[in-house]
Amino acid sequence: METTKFNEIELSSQILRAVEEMGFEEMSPIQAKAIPAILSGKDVVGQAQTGTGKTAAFGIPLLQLIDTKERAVQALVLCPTRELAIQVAEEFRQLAMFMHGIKILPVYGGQEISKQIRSLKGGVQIIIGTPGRVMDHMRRKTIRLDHMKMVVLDEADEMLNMGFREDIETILKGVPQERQTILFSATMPGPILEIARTYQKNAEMIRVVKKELTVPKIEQYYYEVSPKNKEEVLSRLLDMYNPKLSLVFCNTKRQVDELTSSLQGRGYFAEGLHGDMKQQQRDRVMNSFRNGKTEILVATDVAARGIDVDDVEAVFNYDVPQDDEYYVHRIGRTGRAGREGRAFTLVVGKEVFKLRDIQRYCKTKIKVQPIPSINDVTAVKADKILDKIQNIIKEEDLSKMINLIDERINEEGYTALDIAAAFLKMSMGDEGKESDEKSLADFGDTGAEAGMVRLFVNLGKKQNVRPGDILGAIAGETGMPGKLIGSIDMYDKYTFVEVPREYASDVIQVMKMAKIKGKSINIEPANKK
Ligand SMILES: Nc1ncnc2c1ncn2[C@@H]1O[C@H](COP(=O)(O)OP(=O)(O)OP(=O)(O)O)[C@@H](O)[C@H]1O
Ligand SMILES: [Mg+2]
Repeated sequence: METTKFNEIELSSQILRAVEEMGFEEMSPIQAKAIPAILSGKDVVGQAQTGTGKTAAFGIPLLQLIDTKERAVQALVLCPTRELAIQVAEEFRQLAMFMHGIKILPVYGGQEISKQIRSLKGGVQIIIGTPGRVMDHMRRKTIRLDHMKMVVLDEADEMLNMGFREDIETILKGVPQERQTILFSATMPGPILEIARTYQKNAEMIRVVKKELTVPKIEQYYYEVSPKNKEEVLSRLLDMYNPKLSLVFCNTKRQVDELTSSLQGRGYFAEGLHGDMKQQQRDRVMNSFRNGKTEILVATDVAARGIDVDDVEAVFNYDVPQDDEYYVHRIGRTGRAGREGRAFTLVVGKEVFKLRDIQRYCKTKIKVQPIPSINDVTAVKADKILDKIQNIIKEEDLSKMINLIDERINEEGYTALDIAAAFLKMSMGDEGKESDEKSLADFGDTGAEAGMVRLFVNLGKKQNVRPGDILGAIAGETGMPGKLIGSIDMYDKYTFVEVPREYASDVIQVMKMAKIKGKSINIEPANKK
């Protein structure tokens, strides 16, 4: 394949040094084509697959064209979300790390405006912002556009769709006519190009599009699920593939909140991200995801476009996206810059037709897969641990350990195989859990309320126990707020309690060790009865 080095194009030594520092060896195809075109002063429409370096494709020529001696705003990059504006500004700052006298400022809603105004007064040449906040500054005259030479719409199709169009129009009207207008996105639906024509002059169309819109290195699968099983299926896939970082997309903010708390309840490091959250909280979550503390980001489409986080190894469509384009952008959060990735979509009933449309639009095959059983998940987990153990056996001196185990075997009369199996179970964190999990998994139909699990409380012969005693014990032992515990029914012989699904395993585990009125009790899934 033909490749171009950055030094084959007339770029300043500062930019060449920065690019090298950032570890870019050669240009991506969109960069090789778009950088010279933008440098020559042309309007450009750039389309290339997700994660192929479009940011630098417009960032490098923009930086090169800035007059650093001039303090006025010369370039404006518009992004659809705050997180993306922050990220693009960060990439610009890296590309400009060796340039002197250049100021780049992200400007977005939810951030203190007075602080932004102070920074703007310091003389900024490149503004990277969301349309709403940029317009706000235009009205306040804290951003002046009369020296503007270049405007970029990153995620152009999203920026020009109905929701943003008016804002964009207002902004572009304020910018001098002789400007350069540049549009980039991984998707460019036809109608958008029509609109683009009104804003651009003789634009050069640069399309590095392969036969499919999605990245070939992303393996794409879907699972046919029933609504009540979605959460369980997601958990199994997470356990089975164990991605370093995952992004889970939901269609509504409410679903994001609900799923985040159930995943947290199941012990995952998950956080939610959506537009109703305070900016400070959004920033905290994004940072925590970027530095790997949060392993699973559950988000609305606010995180679908442009977001670039290393190590996102899997993307889950918990809900099938409503627009074809969104499928492309969502799954494009993995498999970036030549890496591999996996995309999983959960499909309920007729949504399978929607998925067929998506496949036709993307020209990709999304393969159906059977839902992994608990046994599959266990087998995969065990395999991983056994591989590690194999290494230890090969590479380390185990004689002391062997002696210790030998002593036990002689004393207790069990075999080395028994010990190995127990160790395996322990390292999988599955002690005693397996059977409960299994029954919880195919639960749901025993009359419990949505999201709740019905448990059987085995009281033996303790006739003097009252409902309040049981509730108190459960709340006390698990730390679960009492109000989360659902109905408690005491019949002649049987007693049942309903608890939120995510607490069920905990309740069962913890109550094995707890006592009520001095005697131990036992709680188990009700469908065993
Ligand atoms: N020439 C290059 N060589 C190696 N890595 C690069 C190169 N150019 C960009 N990258 C890196 O590739 C990653 C993806 O780049 P970028 O975010 O610009 O993709 P994009 O095409 O804008 O994707 P999206 O459509 O999702 O917005 C970034 O981490 C970026 O630093
Ligand atoms: Mg991008």
